[in-house]
Amino acid sequence: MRLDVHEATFSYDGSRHIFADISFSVQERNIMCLLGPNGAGKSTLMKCLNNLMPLSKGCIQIDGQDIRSLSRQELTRKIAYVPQSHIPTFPFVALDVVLMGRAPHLNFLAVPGKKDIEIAKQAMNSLGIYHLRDKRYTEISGGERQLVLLAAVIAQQTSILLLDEPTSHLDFGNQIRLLKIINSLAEQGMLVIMSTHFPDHAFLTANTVAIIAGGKIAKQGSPAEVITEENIYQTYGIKVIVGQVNCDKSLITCVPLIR
Ligand SMILES: Nc1ncnc2c1ncn2[C@@H]1O[C@H](COP(=O)(O)OP(=O)(O)OP(=O)(O)O)[C@@H](O)[C@H]1O
Repeated sequence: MRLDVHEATFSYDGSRHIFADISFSVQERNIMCLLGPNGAGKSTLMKCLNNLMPLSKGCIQIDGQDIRSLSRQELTRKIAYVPQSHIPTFPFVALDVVLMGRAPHLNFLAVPGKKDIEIAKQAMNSLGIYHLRDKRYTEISGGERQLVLLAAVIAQQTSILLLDEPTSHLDFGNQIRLLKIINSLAEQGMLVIMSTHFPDHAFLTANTVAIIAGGKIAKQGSPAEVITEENIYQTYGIKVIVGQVNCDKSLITCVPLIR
C-alpha cells in the first residue's frame, strides 16, 4: 500500500489557494505527521486525501489508482478518517458508534453481525473504553468521544488512517497511550497520516514530518531533520530547544523557552 500526492492544489472559493502544488508519498508501515500553524491547511489537506473535498489541480493515488475513480464505499474500505471535531447529533450508544466503523464492510441495509460486534468490542477494549459501550455518545466527555471515534476507525480495518489532531481532547495519559496504539497499527502494516500541534508527538511516532505553511510544504523529512530550533521558530515564531534527553539518548524532545 502506498499513497501518492501529486501537485495537489485546493481552493474553497476558486480564487485563494489554501495550498498549491503539494507533493509527497507515504508507504505502508509509515507514519507521517503534519505540523503547521493554525489555518495553514492541514485539515483541508486531510479532507482532500479522503476525497471529501475535490482538488482543483493535481491528484491523489492509492497504489497508483486515482482516488476519484473509487466509489465512497471502496474508499472507506481503504481509508479511515477521524476529523478534528465532531458534533454529536443522535444519542447513539458508544458501541453503536463504533459499529458504524463496520459499515463499509456491510452490504446495503445489512445489519452488523456477530463478527462485526466482536471487532467493535475489541477496538473499544484496545483503547480502554469498553466500559463506555452502553453510554450515550451525547453524554460522554470530549476526550471519551475522541476515543470512541478512534475505536470506530480501528474497527473499520482499513490500510490507511487519517487522523486530524487525534490527541487534542485527550488527557496526558491517553495522549501517550493513543500514540502507542498508532505506532502499533503502523507496525501491523497501516499507513498513518496525522496532524498535530505537538512536535514531541512527531518525535514519538513519525517516520516523516511535513510542515505546512504558506500554502506549501515548507519542510519535509525525518523528525530530526524537520523539527529544529530554526524551523520551529520560522513556523510558529517561538524559541525552543530541541535536544536529546539526558537519561535516554534515543529520545529527542522539543522544549519551548518561555523566558
Ligand atoms: N469550509 C471552508 N470554507 C472556506 N474556507 C475555509 C473552510 N474551512 C477552512 N477554511 C479556511 O482554509 C484555511 C485552512 O484551514 P484548515 O482548517 O485546513 O487549517 P488547519 O491547518 O487545519 O488549522 P488548525 O491548525 O487551526 O486546525 C483557513 O484559512 C480557513 O479559514
